[in-house]
Amino acid sequence: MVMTHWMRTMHDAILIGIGTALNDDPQLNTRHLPALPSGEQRRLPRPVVLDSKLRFKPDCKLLKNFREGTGRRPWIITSRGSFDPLKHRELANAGARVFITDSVDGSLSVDSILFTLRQQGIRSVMVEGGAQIINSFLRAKVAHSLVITVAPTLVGKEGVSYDAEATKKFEYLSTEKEGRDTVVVFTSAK
Ligand SMILES: NC(=O)C1=CN([C@@H]2O[C@H](COP(=O)(O)OP(=O)(O)OC[C@H]3O[C@@H](n4cnc5c(N)ncnc54)[C@H](O)[C@@H]3O)[C@@H](O)[C@H]2O)C=CC1
Ligand SMILES: Nc1nc(O)c(N)c(N[C@@H]2O[C@H](COP(=O)(O)O)[C@@H](O)[C@H]2O)n1
Repeated sequence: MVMTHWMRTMHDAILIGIGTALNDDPQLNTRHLPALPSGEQRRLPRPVVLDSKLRFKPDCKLLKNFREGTGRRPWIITSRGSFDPLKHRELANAGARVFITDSVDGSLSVDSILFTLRQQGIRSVMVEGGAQIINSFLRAKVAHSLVITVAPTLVGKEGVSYDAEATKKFEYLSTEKEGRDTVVVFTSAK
């Protein structure tokens, strides 16, 4: 988890799906890292949640941290097709900034998401999960590297499965042990 927090400091935005936001209520900050001297701040990434139907909770930790001044304003990306003005107002009042993009077959278009983020000055994105979001980004072939942490936990069908075709462009780079976990890195060959 500490390595994940280091990786967060290296990106402009950390992106998750609404499944992860609702199940885990994550904070997407760098709180596990050692404090810097004399109150200096680490680079805090922008939290971004893909939420086609605006199911994000106004009382979640991301919004609480923002209201209390300890986190950046979360951005929610939602679908033009199922946009609900009431839910939008509720989330905006709670502190979220909502962006509307196109959908393809019921999922937000990865190209539209990246275009929206780039327009806002975001140059690097860490896609943290969950399984559906990771699969969408792999299928869209937009990732430059793939970092897989293998923890000694048996999760069965809950693990991330993926299309072999979607990962063809990756080449193996390295394997490192981090405590009980093993971190395997692949980079884009093209
Ligand atoms: N161990 C780890 O490192 C991590 C584990 N997780 C786990 O993953 C689980 C959640 O995973 P999932 O259920 O797969 O949900 P998810 O977090 O991947 O979100 C999927 C939802 O996002 C929305 N969505 C909008 N645009 C989409 C697009 N282009 N592609 C796919 N979905 C899109 C849809 O409503 C979809 O149901 C959580 O229980 C969490 O614990 C999540 C992050 C990291
Ligand atoms: N244990 C663990 N190790 C990793 O390397 C991970 N990427 C995760 N994943 C997710 O981290 C989220 C929690 O984030 P916060 O610490 O609250 O910011 C949560 O979504 C985990 O599933 N976990």
